[in-house]
Amino acid sequence: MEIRIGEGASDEEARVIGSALAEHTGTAIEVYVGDGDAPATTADPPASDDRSATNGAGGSRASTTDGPTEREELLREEIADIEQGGPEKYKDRLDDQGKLFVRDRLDLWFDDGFAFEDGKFANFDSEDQLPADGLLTGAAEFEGRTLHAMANDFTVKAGSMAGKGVEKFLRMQQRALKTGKPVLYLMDSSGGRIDQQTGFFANREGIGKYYYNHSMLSGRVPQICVLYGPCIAGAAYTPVFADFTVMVEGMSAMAIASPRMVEMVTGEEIDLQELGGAQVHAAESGSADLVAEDEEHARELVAQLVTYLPDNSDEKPPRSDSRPPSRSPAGIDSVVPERPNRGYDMHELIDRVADQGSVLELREQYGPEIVTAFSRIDGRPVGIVANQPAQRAGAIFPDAAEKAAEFIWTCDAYNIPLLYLCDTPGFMAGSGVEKEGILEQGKKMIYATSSATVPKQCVVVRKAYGAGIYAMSGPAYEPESTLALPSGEIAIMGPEAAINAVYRNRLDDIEDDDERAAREAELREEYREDIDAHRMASEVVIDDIVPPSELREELAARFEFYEGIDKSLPDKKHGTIL
Ligand SMILES: CCC(=O)SCCNC(=O)CCNC(=O)[C@H](O)C(C)(C)COP(=O)(O)OP(=O)(O)OC[C@H]1O[C@@H](n2cnc3c(N)ncnc32)[C@H](O)[C@@H]1OP(=O)(O)O
Repeated sequence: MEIRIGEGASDEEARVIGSALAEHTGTAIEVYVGDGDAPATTADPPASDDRSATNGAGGSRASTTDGPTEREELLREEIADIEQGGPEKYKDRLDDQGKLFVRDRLDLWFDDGFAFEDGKFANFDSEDQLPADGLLTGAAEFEGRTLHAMANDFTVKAGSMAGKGVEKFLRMQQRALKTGKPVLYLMDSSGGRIDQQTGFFANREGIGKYYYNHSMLSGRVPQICVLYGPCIAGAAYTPVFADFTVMVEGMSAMAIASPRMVEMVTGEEIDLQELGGAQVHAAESGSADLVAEDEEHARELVAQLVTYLPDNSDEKPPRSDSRPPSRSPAGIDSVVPERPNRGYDMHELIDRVADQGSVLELREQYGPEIVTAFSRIDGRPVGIVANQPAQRAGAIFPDAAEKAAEFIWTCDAYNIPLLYLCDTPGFMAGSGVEKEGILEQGKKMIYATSSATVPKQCVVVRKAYGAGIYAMSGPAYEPESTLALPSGEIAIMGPEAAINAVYRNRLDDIEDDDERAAREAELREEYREDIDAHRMASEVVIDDIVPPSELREELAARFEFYEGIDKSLPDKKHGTIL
């Protein structure tokens, strides 16, 4: 390198400047003075052995090497120790139970563990031998997305959570609020650490803050929870606060209290699976959205789940390539029976409308008379709410109404448009469902439908009786369209019930049985003419009657057209319905 210094500089000054620059830059320097043609001096960089001399500021310079220093090697050993987790005997127990050690689980999820980890050295200085405080947090790449993730280490005091672990969990949640990225919770925890409760149980920044943060994140970023073992007490709320919960059959369990505690309090002797295993929460409490066969299957389910979800509530859900449905749309009309009371499986219709392989049903066993499923139509994620005539004749029971309300609410939060496929005799009637709160739960479904601002399409597949048409986003619920198949009917109630309600006395006055039956049939037929799709279209109650084989194309076009539509709600703090 050449440099030129001012006229009048002495050779000694040129030499000092040259050698300082040569040492600093590591290259040879030719120093010219004034306009001179020949260099006044040439300075070579010091040989690498000499470079520990002094730097420009007079301080000492560390010797450099391309290999790891002792200091780094020591750090790596410390990290390797921490990554061993808790005592070997607990790892052997995991093996016996067919469960993965937490860091092997992270490798399964993210190829090579976290992209980066926070708080790995938690408890490093403590005598307690509780590596990372039994709770791992970090950031990860998953299926082409980046997200926050945590995982309990069951080898450390049964994954119980105390001071440092709680702090790590809270930090991760708070960071997710800033980054707007989804959060994945891989839970395997006996709850709060009972023998170290000071400092995390009731503090402002203690375990109670988890659920405050879950509430703040709810509807902002998707929260997905997978359960790998017991999740007791304080640990059991994370799965229920999450938007989506996956349980592994025979392995996961969640309960507000452990079997030991239950026995102490109530005298009931029960094992963990019976108390809160996957079947309990999938079929009876409704807290599990998906049930996996094993750890790998749980990952596969979440991999599918994220394909429908945006990173946060400001973003659109990701669009995929369009795929033809798995079954021909030409068969739709033949799926729907002529007689309104005949059962059929609504999945047969969904498979003819949705892109092949795109349907993921949530809470399948709970309230099965309504199907709630993510799917794609022409590559666009869509949430399907469909009555299921194969279950309880498609009548809406309280548990199904509550399930549908939460699904609609979740789709709306994450900008996923809604498709309602309506074939219901309405909400179930009777003393049993009154006691179970049919009005309360039905209200929630109607409220969720009313306040969802994503594009909504309602298709009256066959019957839409009673308040069923309200819950299923009928014309009064501001859907972008209400369509019907030719088999569709909309009525205040079904023909049998209506004729029974209005004509019972007059029919009873007819003494001849045949004559009475014929008159009753005639009245029903007249009634049905008044409620059928053509009458509804003629009165412009509905927007159109669609040839069944064109339903998929029609829906694709309508969802495309209404994408991003602005449907603001009245200005208020929030509704009072929960
Ligand atoms: C916020 C409020 C809360 O969350 S209060 C916490 C309520 N949680 C509980 O009552 C659960 C207590 N634990 C249990 O019932 C069992 O450990 C469960 C979770 C069923 C697991 O049983 P199992 O797989 O047989 O493990 P284990 O009992 O042998 O435990 C292994 C070691 O971990 C310890 N441990 C367990 N739970 C906690 C806990 N919550 N706090 C502190 N330590 C816990 C056990 O004492 C046991 O330790 P060690 O092997 O005896 O040294």
